[in-house]
Amino acid sequence: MKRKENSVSLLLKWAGKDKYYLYLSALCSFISGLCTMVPYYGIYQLLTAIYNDRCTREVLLHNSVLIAVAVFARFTLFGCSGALSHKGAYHTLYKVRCMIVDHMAKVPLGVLNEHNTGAIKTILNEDIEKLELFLAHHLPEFIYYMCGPVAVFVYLCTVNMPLALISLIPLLLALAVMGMMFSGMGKMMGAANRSLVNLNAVIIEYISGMRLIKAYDMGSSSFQKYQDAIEEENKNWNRISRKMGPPYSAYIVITECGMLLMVPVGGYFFLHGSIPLNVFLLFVYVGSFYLTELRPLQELGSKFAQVLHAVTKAKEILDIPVYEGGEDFPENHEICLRDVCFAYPAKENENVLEHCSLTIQAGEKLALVGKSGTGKSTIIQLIARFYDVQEGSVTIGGKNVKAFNYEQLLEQVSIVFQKTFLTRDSVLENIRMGSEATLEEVREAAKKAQIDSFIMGLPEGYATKVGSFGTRFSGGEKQRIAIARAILRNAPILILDEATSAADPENQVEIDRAIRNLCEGKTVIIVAHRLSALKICDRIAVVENHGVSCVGTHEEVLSRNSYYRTAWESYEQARAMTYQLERREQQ
Ligand SMILES: Nc1ncnc2c1ncn2[C@@H]1O[C@H](COP(=O)(O)OP(=O)(O)OP(=O)(O)O)[C@@H](O)[C@H]1O
Repeated sequence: MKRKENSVSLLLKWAGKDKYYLYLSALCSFISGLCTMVPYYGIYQLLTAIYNDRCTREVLLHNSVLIAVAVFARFTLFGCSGALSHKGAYHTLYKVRCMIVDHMAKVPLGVLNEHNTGAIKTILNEDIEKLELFLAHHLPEFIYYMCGPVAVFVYLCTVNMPLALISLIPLLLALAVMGMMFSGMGKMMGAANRSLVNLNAVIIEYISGMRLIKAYDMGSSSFQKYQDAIEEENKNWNRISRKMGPPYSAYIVITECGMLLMVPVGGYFFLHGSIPLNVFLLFVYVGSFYLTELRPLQELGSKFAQVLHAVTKAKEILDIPVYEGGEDFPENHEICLRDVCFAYPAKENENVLEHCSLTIQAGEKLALVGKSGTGKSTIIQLIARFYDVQEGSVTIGGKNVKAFNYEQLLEQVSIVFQKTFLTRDSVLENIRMGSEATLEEVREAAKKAQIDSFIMGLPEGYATKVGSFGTRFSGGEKQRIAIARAILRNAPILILDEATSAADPENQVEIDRAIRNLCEGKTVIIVAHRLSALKICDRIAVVENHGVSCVGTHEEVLSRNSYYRTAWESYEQARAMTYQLERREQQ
């Protein structure tokens, strides 16, 4: 119950000032619900007048007007309540979505990586949409459907207390049935929601991996995965329907059965002279049916469970702690990993790095080399504070990265990832990435990144929309756009997770030239997947056995580290072979 209260108050807190629309809507619903009672009151007054032989034209007119006004007020107020609740709900929805997206921008990337994309999409889309249903529909309807019967019951109590209490018996039975219906629902709802999240994840994987699926002719097997997810989701909702079906029908039948109680019991009271005819008729017609108004509450109850789940999920994201720490970024950019131990949250017991130490001098260009999976990308993620180390420290300019203002840290450390992501925007905006840079400044950066002439050759130059055209950019072109972004950003520390995919030689020459321009005057860490990238580096660090095993100049590492020696020899042999082939082709 506490959780339910907390979720509702949390939702109202998120609504901010818009909660006043919701309050107003609730007030309109409340008054509209009260109006439900007025026609019954009018009918009773008429019955009493008829019974006492005092039914004049004035009495008839008076009660008819009263009923007409009440019915009109009831529907008008219910309409107003709906309009206000929708306004409040859509504003709140907008705020919650912005809050989540804003929060996601501030939380460490690594923590977000631990959530699957499908789960985040479900929260932002389906779950938050449920909040709209709750605020715009369920909340006012709940008040409305509760108020009417409660008001009628109070009125019936003023007419005849014992009969009014007896009229509640079907409700008690219906509540018992409803209790049965909801027992164990939490678990079932949890499973149903998990299957929905899984279905979303499979759909995202299916769509984003479409090219791969076609290339490997995996259509049927990946469709099987999709079908399994749909079947699982279907099975869960069927299970819920099977559990809820019988008690739901029983609930409806019981609330409709008031007459079976009111006619004999009221008749008994009437025959024994305990109540007059008008009271008997009132209870037969009103006492028998007013509880049916509570029927929609059952449906609201089951939807409410989904809303609580949605609030919990939205809160889960909003509760991811953002990095705090207000210290300014230092002038000195020496980077130091000291005795670092680190394991990813998903594999807490498997240390990727163990007592790893490494120093990168300010202005130095250092390459990280090593076998695949040894932890090179992990090291750069720790420097950019995508994750926090479990032991030891990462410092820049002698200060722990945890002390810095996180946004400043991200501003000062530029990262060029292996895979370039282009947004559905113009090429200009894709290089600007939200900065105020002018077209000239963007072009200057693009020239250094060796991509300006290519962009100028596009149908609309820098204004060309990436969107569908984006898929036509080659890997090398995309990479040079990413380099132009980083050049424009001009951060003093540069991390380059070099692309593994080999570009064609011409493209590679341009990329190398672009990288050289990008690295000028900066502290650079390159995750070197190709040893040719070492040309621009001052020192090399070999990552193996959960740490950095050897650091030094190319010659030093070559003489001291066997992995590097073997890798270099293979690289030299491959180069010699390429050279020979090229010469043969020329001859
Ligand atoms: N988010 C993650 N959760 C759990 N384990 C991870 C995560 N990211 C990487 N790992 C694991 O950590 C280890 C180091 O990965 P990392 O990406 O740092 O290696 P790498 O040296 O950069 O590899 P490559 O050269 O292939 O890019 C690997 O065993 C990898 O499977």
